[in-house]
Amino acid sequence: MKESHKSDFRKSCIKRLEFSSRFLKFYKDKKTVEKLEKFIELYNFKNILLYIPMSMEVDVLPLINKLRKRQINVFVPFMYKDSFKLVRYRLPLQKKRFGIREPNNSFCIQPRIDLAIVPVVGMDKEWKRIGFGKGMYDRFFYRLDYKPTIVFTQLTLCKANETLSNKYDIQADFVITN
Ligand SMILES: Nc1nc2c(c(=O)[nH]1)N(C=O)[C@@H](CNc1ccc(C(=O)N[C@@H](CCC(=O)O)C(=O)O)cc1)CN2
Ligand SMILES: Nc1ncnc2c1ncn2[C@@H]1O[C@H](COP(=O)(O)OP(=O)(O)OP(=O)(O)O)[C@@H](O)[C@H]1O
Repeated sequence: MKESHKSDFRKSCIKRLEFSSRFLKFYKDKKTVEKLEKFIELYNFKNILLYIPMSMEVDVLPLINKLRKRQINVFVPFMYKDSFKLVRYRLPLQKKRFGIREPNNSFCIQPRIDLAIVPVVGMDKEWKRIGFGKGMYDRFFYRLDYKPTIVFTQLTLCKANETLSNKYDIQADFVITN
């Protein structure tokens, strides 16, 4: 029952985000990125997990470039088996599974991040993440032996007023949208 609710909600969020990404995308990206940047400055985060955006996600590439100029370490997911590991953001990017772009593999030890900025498809009543349904972010955080600050970001707030999440789903400390 709950799982089918969750997948219906996921589908409706994806539709909304696809629609939303067709109008004023540039403006929404800019506003959200400004907020993310202020938040990072305020708390002085130095090691940040970001992501290489898909079209319906907030375009954080300008933010990544700014942070790198300020000596802030930016990492992005590098899909590995049922989850991902962290690699430093660097060019070139290669198109991988699900059309996601990633830097080349890196064999450095896994860094300790203090902030994770996570794209979401939706959120439920408890501010828990609904993603594309592969559980990759869930597994990544479950396997970490510390807890970084977690910020969810999306182009248009898509929040359910009921509980749809299960025990693995990650929860936001902050939500930044526009
Ligand atoms: N930018 C970004 N990177 C990420 C994620 C993400 O959500 N966003 N991930 C989060 O786990 C991981 C990749 N996992 C993913 C799992 C499934 C789909 C997926 O089902 N994609 C749809 C297409 C979406 C679209 O319409 O563009 C598909 O393939 O049908 C995407 C990413 C790691 N990197
Ligand atoms: N830590 C974990 N260990 C084992 N299975 C897990 C773990 N986290 C999530 N899963 C499983 O992964 C599957 C997908 O999870 P879920 O539907 O919550 O994905 P999602 O959060 O929407 O997507 P994603 O994290 O990929 O963007 C579920 O069957 C869930 O039980």
